[in-house]
Amino acid sequence: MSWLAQRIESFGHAIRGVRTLLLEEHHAQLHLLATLIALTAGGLLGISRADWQVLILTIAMVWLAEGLNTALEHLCDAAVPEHHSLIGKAKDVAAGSVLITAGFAVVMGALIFLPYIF
Ligand SMILES: Nc1ncnc2c1ncn2[C@@H]1O[C@H](COP(=O)(O)OP(=O)(O)OP(=O)(O)O)[C@@H](O)[C@H]1O
Repeated sequence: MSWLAQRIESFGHAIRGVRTLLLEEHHAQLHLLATLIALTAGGLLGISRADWQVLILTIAMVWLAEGLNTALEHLCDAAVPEHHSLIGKAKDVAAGSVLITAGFAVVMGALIFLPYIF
């Protein structure tokens, strides 16, 4: 297989990962809704270029956390299907990082949007 064909195939795997995330993970669907709301609000309120940069970076951080959390959940389930306290801890910490990232994203959204509204 040529170098280009390999890159295209790898890209296809990544797209399949995004599809899996969006179709199978309910939290990812909530993130998608929040992403669409934030992008629409940014457009309607005409936020500055700097605010767009921060907003997009913040959204990307949440997707990064959710994607890694989902990947880790699958890895845990495949590696140790039975109940194990360390698997529980690993999943809890990964889910906690999504919660923290999403929480800061809400704060960031408030800091960006509220000055345009009030
Ligand atoms: N194999 C396991 N051993 C110990 N505890 C586990 C195990 N699997 C899950 N848990 C506990 O159950 C919680 C929920 O795990 P689960 O894999 O169902 O994820 P979830 O929070 O339901 O996420 P999602 O909604 O994305 O599936 C974990 O955070 C962990 O505390």
